[in-house]
Amino acid sequence: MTSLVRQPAFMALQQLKQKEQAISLAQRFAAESNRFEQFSLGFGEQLRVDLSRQHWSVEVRALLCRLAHDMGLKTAIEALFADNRFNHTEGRAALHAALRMPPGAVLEHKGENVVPKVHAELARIQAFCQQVHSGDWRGFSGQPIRDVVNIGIGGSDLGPAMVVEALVPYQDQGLRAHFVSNMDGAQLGSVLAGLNPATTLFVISSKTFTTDETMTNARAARAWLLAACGSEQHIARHFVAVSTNTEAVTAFGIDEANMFRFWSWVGGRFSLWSAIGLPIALALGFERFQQLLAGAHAMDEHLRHTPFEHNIPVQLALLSIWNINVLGLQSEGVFPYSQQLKRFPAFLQQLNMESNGKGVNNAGQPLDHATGPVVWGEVGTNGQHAFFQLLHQGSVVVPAEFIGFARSAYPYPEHQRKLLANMLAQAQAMAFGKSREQVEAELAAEGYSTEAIARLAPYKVMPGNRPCTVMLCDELSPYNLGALIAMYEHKTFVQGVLWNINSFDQWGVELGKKLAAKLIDDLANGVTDGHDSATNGLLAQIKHWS
Ligand SMILES: O=P(O)(O)OC[C@H]1O[C@](O)(CO)[C@@H](O)[C@@H]1O
Repeated sequence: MTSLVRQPAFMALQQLKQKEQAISLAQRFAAESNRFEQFSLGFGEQLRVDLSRQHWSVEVRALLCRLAHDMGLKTAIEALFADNRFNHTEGRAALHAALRMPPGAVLEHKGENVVPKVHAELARIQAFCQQVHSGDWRGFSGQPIRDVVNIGIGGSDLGPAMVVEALVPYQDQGLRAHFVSNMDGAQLGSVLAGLNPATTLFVISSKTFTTDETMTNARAARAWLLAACGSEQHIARHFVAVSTNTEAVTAFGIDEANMFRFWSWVGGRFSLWSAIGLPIALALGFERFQQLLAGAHAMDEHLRHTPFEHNIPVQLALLSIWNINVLGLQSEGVFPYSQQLKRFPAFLQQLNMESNGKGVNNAGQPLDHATGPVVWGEVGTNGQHAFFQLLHQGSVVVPAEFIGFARSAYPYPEHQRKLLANMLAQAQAMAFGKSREQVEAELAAEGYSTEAIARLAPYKVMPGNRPCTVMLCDELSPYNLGALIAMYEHKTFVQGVLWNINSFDQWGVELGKKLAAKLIDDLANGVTDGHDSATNGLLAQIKHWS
């Protein structure tokens, strides 16, 4: 596959760069009265994505779509819904779309339709939820379960944790969900401190069931439970596992009957739709989990059947390619104007940065272009009072994505109006700023002297012309959230296709794990040599202070 940067459409885009940059967003809006209609995309009656405040034109968009065609995107999208070898460095397929397909659908992997397997596991999850919700599933003292603690990390934590928090208003099953991921015992300790062992269920979530953070936390949780119940025989009522590794699950002491399965063709960061979503189904009810899956499936269909020009994930990915590879903007800020989406930026960081933070192409050759951007963010309006200063006047231009919801589940109409107004205002300020003339006129109207105006004006000018996208949903429902997450999954996938990289492996995280294993031994044995001098020095300092 010829590199993106050597494609004729890409070269044509580079030729356009100067011309496009010379036109400000304000000028574009002045010249194009239908710019919003031209550059905003709809997904059913639920979602509108406004891409009008980006530094692009119809000509740029057409070239980006041509680039996508030339890079084989159509074929790659079809392959996402069929047996594929996208994750060739791990010898695995990427079939997460099968997890949200309806019962009658077919997706064959190695000659077997995987959809019935998916639904068989969903049925087990449903039955388990029913037992827990009805109170039939009881702990060692005969009491029903009240708290569920998911122990997992990365893809076995971020997705479920984000969804459960995002859908708090739907948590009506009488269960409280908690998430423990960190190797820092402070997290496990603070969660356990508020719990009653007799009414607590642990879900040990790990695709591999070897991840050190998860196993360390799981062993500590097991000891905590055992100290309270006094007998191994009660463990089965308090521990279930979600994994692909039956052997390791049973070796840990969890009965196979209490294990929920998923498969090697589900990447960790794409796994919340599988049994990894068990805490979601427990906290929100199985039907809400199904609605989440339905929303994601609808976005799958949108990706598959919508022409590139109107295809939301495709357009988001192409726009990021334009921003990153042509305009040189290597960071993306995500700002949900929803407290419920507090964990969404962290979820997107794993999804996009673990997928697309790559340095070699699918042939193992060093890349001759940039790949994944630095993804970061915070909920609005909090971010406004922290780092938005840099977005508006700093020397780094960060394309921003604002996510908002027309309706709130909470009975505070004034808050909701002000929240949305702030989101719209930030997008306006980023795109259109405030000119020197406007600043001077304002200061004059406030009675400042000519000298003071000249002195203060430069500080108050807002350059504007900074790109941003607004995603507006009607409400934060399970269905819409499913669609929104799948939209970002597909954006990530499409970027990877155009960059010709493997978005489904993560070899870059391995070295640190190996080095840590040696250092864990050294810390246990008080060893302070055998490493580089900085590490040796720090080991000695730790020994001194421990
Ligand atoms: O589910 P597991 O196997 O415990 O892995 C957790 C996470 O660790 C990673 O492998 C990275 O270390 C992620 O890709 C994954 O989501």
